[in-house]
Amino acid sequence: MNATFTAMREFFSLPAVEKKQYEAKSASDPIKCGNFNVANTSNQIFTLWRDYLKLYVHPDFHCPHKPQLLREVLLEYSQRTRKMARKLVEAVSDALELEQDYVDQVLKLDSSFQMFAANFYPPCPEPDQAIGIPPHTDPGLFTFLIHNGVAGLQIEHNGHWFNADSPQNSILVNAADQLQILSNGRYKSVKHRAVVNSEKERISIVVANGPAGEAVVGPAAPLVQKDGHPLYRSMKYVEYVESQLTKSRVDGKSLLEQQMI
Ligand SMILES: O=C(O)CCC(=O)C(=O)O
Ligand SMILES: [Fe+2]
Repeated sequence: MNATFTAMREFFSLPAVEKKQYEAKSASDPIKCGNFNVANTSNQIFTLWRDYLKLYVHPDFHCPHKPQLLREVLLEYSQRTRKMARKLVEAVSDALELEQDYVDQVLKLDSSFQMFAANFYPPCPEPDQAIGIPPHTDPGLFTFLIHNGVAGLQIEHNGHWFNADSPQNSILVNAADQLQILSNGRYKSVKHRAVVNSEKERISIVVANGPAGEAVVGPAAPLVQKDGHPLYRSMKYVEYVESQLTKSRVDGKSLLEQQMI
């Protein structure tokens, strides 16, 4: 984890011209970085205070050439987190009383789509006027989040925002959209946001562990049988990710809400 932070810090301190080559050109670029100033999530406009780097790291591994140690560090970090995600999926299948390899096969986990994101939030002179990341849920099954010891993540529960100050050197696991869909609503995708502060820079590193891009994700058939009906529409995961990146809200509804039947 430390090596990952070091590599990311180095990346964010590269001269702007070096980073410019990775600037987002389209939502589905496998490597993209940028800094948003304003985001419009249909009914609210936010001033964003964040630099980010987003990479697709599995099944194909993409990574900037610089800094030099980034490639090696990220390969290891993504491999290890993928293993962890798979263990969690096994535990979930067990808890949902699904056949042992049901989820693995339906979601084609050998070619799971994994995204790596690093967020860099510099100190903000007016933290009340800006936000790091506006409220959202993540795509995928499980998101793993680590940070550099500076608080900022908040989680929504019953309409209130709570600080989620996970200890440094620990991995915070959030349930994500496809887990909610697959479990026919038994697991809830966690709504969260990141706030900024005026004193310290914050770095968070996020890995979104998903099904395969080609997997069609809907509520698991045995659960639908139990419940009598599916609560969500099925959709190819790659299409879900791309729609979330481009046009995530329609009539103020998140993509997950739009999938509800
Ligand atoms: O910086 C954080 O704590 C949250 C980041 C996040 O939610 C994301 O990258 O999806
Ligand atoms: Fe997130």
